[in-house]
Parts: sequence; C-alpha cells; structure tokens
Amino acid sequence: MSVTRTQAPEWTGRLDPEDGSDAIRLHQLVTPDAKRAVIGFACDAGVKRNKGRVGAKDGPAALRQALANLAAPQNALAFSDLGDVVVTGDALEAGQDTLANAIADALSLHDRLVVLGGGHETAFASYQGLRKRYPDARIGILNLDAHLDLRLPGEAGGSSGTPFAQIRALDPERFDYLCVGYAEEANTQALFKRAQDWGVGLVRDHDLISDPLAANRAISELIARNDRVYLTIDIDVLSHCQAPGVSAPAARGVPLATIEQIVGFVIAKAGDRLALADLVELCPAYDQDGVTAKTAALLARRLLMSV
Ligand SMILES: N=CN[C@@H](CCC(=O)O)C(=O)O
Ligand SMILES: [Mn+2]
Ligand SMILES: [Mn+2]
Repeated sequence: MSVTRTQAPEWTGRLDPEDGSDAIRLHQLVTPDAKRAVIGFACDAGVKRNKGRVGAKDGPAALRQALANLAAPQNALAFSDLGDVVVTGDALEAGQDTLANAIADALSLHDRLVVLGGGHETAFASYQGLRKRYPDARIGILNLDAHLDLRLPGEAGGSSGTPFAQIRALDPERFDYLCVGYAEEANTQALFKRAQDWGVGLVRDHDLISDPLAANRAISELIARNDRVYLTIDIDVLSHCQAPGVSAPAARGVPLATIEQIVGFVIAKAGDRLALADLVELCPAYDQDGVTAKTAALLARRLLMSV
C-alpha cells in the first residue's frame, strides 16, 4: 500500500513531415512550463471501495495515448505533462492528499490544469487542490455525471461514490454543486433527498436529450455567483455506446455533441475562472476499440486547447 509520483512518459505518435509545419498533433505540443498542463491519478482504490469494476488506474495512460495523435487546432497551445500520482492498494487518502498538493502547486505555474483520473474519488483531491490554491474563493462545482456521487463515506472511508459529500463536509456553508446529466434510475431516492437538503442543482439526462441547451442557464448562474469553477466530467454521463469503458455504463446517457456543447459553453463563460477540470472513471479494460478513451480525449483536447 503506497503512493508514488512518476515522471511524465515520453509522448510519441504519428509524424507527417511531408505535409509541412502545420501538420501538428498533440504529442508534438508537450513541453515543460507551458500555460496548460495535465496530471494523472492512477488509482483503483475508490472504485474498489464503491463495489465497482476496477481498472481506472490505467485511465491516465490510455487518455495520454488517445490524446497523442489528435490533430492540433489552429493557434494550438503547448501543454506540460506533470506525470502521475500512483496509488497502490488501498492508500486512497494518502493518494488524494498527494494529488491535492500537486494540484495546488501546479495551479501557481499553469493557468489551466486537466487531471486524468482515476475514479470519481479524484474529485475530492481536485477540489482540495483548488481550495488550497484559492482559500478564500467562492468555488462552484459543475459535475457532468449520471450519478450524484453524494454517498456518505462508510467505515472504510471515502470512495468513488462519495466525493461531493466529502467536499460538502469540509465547509457546508460554501458548498455550491450542480450535477448535469444525472439518470433517475441510477440514483436512489436517498441521494435525491440529500441533494435537495443540500441545495444541489440538478439537470436530468432526459432534459438534455430533448434540449441540448437545457443546462446552460443553471451553468451560467453557477459561474456568475462564483470566483472559480471546478469542472469534473465523469465519462459515464455518456451512453454505453460512446463510453463502454467505465465502471458503470449508462443505458441511456447524454449525447456526446451535447456534452461537447456544454464544455464549450463553460470554457466561453468562465474563461480564466476555469482553472481546473478533471476527466474520471475511464476504465480501459472494458473499452472496446478504445472508444471511451478517444471520447474522453476529445473533451480533454478542448479543455487544453481553448482559450
Ligand atoms: N462514482 C460513482 N459511481 C456510482 C456507481 C454506481 C454503480 O456501480 O452502479 C455510484 O456510486 O452511484
Ligand atoms: Mn461520478
Ligand atoms: Mn458516474
């Protein structure tokens, strides 16, 4: 049972020199001390404690691989790779502490950091890292997820199902949480009751299917009343066709184009206030043709490359 930091791997991928200097892919943009950065959280402990199917520990490597060959956009931005925090066995709390400290340090050097999970226990570390960097800020939490993840920690402690209850326990007065894309049948009434008691904003998957812009007003309001926005994307918010490689695939899910629209909207509205985002629950062992990693990489690319 231990926590280690590993160096960033070397990024490699396809090269197209015959097409000239504009034929750039993301692996060619990785450089130290860039404004944007990624860091990985290689951890199975949260999903294991939550009785899910494990494999999220391999998420960061699969995401890097899927990112590497994506084409760079016009006006591409360089980004840094800060390596991984690796949790072996059940050392979840120590891993979350290490990641939170790494995030707080990174946010003084980089203007946007994208954390590659890990299960949704990543979020408890992400939030604490952002809070350490900005102790006095009002932080709005936007979670794109089929699940509310408001379970209470059990005897073993937190898990991938508890991050937002744990965040609230740190400071109930300042808790400001909006969950977008939840599936009614994937959350018990106990969790909905808790969400109501804690003033959680909710936008249902069905509402986003009939109107892709259904969450935009609630998102605008969240951004307007906070100094910082923490965006956390649980890839199981998408349908199992788009995201089979997760612990808990969604039978229905929100369409990818709608999630892309939402991420673009958050970036445009929040600007510099969106300093931290994470992508969680990718489980490569169940990922047919790497489609889930490719999907998650589209979202990570947008977060890294957009101003
Ligand atoms: N990260 C959270 N996951 C879901 C998992 C549900 C399931 O395994 O079916 C939750 O706890 O609600
Ligand atoms: Mn989740
Ligand atoms: Mn989920």
